[in-house]
Amino acid sequence: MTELASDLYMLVAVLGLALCVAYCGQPVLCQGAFVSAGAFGVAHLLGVGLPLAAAVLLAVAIAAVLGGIVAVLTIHLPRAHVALSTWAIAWLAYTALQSFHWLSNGADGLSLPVPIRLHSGILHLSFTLTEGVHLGVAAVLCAGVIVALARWERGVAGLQAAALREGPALAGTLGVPVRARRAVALICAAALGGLAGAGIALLASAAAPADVSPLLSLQLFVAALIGGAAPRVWAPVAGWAVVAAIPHLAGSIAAAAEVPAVGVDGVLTAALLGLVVVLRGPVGRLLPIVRGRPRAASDTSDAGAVVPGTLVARGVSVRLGDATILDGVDLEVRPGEIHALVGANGSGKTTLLRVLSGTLRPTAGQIEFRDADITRTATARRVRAGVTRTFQRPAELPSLTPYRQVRLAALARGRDADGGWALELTDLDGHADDDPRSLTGGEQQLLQVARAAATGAAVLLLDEPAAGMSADERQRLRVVLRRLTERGVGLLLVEHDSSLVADVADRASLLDGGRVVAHGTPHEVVPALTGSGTSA
Ligand SMILES: Nc1ncnc2c1ncn2[C@@H]1O[C@H](COP(=O)(O)OP(=O)(O)OP(=O)(O)O)[C@@H](O)[C@H]1O
Repeated sequence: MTELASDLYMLVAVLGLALCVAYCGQPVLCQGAFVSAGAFGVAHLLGVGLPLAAAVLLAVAIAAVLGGIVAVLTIHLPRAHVALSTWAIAWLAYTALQSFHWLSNGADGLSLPVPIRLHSGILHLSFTLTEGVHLGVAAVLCAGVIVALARWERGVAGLQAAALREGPALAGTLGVPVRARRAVALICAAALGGLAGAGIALLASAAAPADVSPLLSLQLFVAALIGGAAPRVWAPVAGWAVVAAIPHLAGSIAAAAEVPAVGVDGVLTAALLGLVVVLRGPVGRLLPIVRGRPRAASDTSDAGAVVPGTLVARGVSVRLGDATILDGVDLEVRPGEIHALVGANGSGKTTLLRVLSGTLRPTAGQIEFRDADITRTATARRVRAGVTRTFQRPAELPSLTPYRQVRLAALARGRDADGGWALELTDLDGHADDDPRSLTGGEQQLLQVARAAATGAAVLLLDEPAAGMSADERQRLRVVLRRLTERGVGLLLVEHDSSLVADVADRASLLDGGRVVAHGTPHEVVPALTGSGTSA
């Protein structure tokens, strides 16, 4: 019974970690450190005479604060660096527990008072924490977290998590506050890790460093990673069922082979991690995508009405190392107009789009939108203000149907905004509930435009939207661009197809070596149309 209760407490830590690892795509490898914060926290707090409930709550709060600190240190890092730095934190925490006697009483660990009694004067309730009570509490905690996670997964937060997991760069351009969401996930994971640690320490009446070694962090990570390619709430439960069996298997193998069990435990965990990493991609592709529609929007009547705005770049320069990528670029995107940005490969078009959308800070110059300086405004806030971009290669969100993708983008306008109109605008309404991987390359480009439009942005920066499109799809794109401008949206169109530019653009700017060398109508500016070089 003790073992089952202990496994159920640890499942709470796994479910918490799944928020970061499986849902938000953050490879956090220090959940064992948060478990130890809960375990040693509750031992110390009971030791100084705090009542049980207060000791547990405070221990959980300590773990959550530690989670906040780890979040501040890691949320801005690329995934590989998050994995390495949190793994280092797991080792640091373990080393601290072993080195500082006052923290853990050395390798012996801390003993908790026995029996532990819960007493409530207000409820006139008093009972002893027996194994049976622990089993009940752990089961209720697991059930509560599973229900909460399932609700969260089905709701709009689950949509945002999918974007964080599958396209972090894309998430920002759809208005998802990437760092804030990652930080909240990490703090929740740490708090649940702390809760699990407190429960296990109370159950065992002890907290020892050996029980919270970095191997525990690795095992919790593997359990949370199982199913991470297409997370469902049952995946971490199944993951923990597999991982929890490892110590038993390791014990049997170690006894038969007469080798240390902890070594076999580590080897089996590493082997399972390798297997999960290799298989999660292919298995994830086999799993059906979720087609259910998140809570229906209450009001779809505005159909994404746009508040027009002009985007202006003034003297924008970008230097990366010794290279000057952009040099004093001036440009204006006006409401209801298509401004084509043309130029040879490497002339700086995508770099300018990155600066305008907020993913790259200019070295000099200013970006203004609706007369406000937005040069230092972060990407997600820029989207909510009314400026977003698409990517040269369609950035997929493979687990979200096209409807769920535009619904996600529409969250930039408010929780109840619905993006379904953007699928109609791009003639993709027939594919609303399809698997996005079944769309043609051209349809995926149109889906990018639909997503960007669904944010309600007044200025869309489109990076080669016709790339990979058939002649028919290019015709569809022309219609879509016209529909957007009729709504008052301003478009900056990066495009190599000069006939498309000639057909749809009102104005054009020619970039060469990072400088705007010509500006005017498409026929005045686009080399293929002028039949010569450039005209100013
Ligand atoms: N992070 C970077 N570090 C150094 N140089 C870079 C970086 N990103 C882009 N460049 C360089 O800046 C120049 C402009 O690149 P950019 O991608 O903006 O061009 P582009 O006009 O969009 O080209 P294409 O039409 O091929 O997409 C290129 O010479 C490129 O090699």
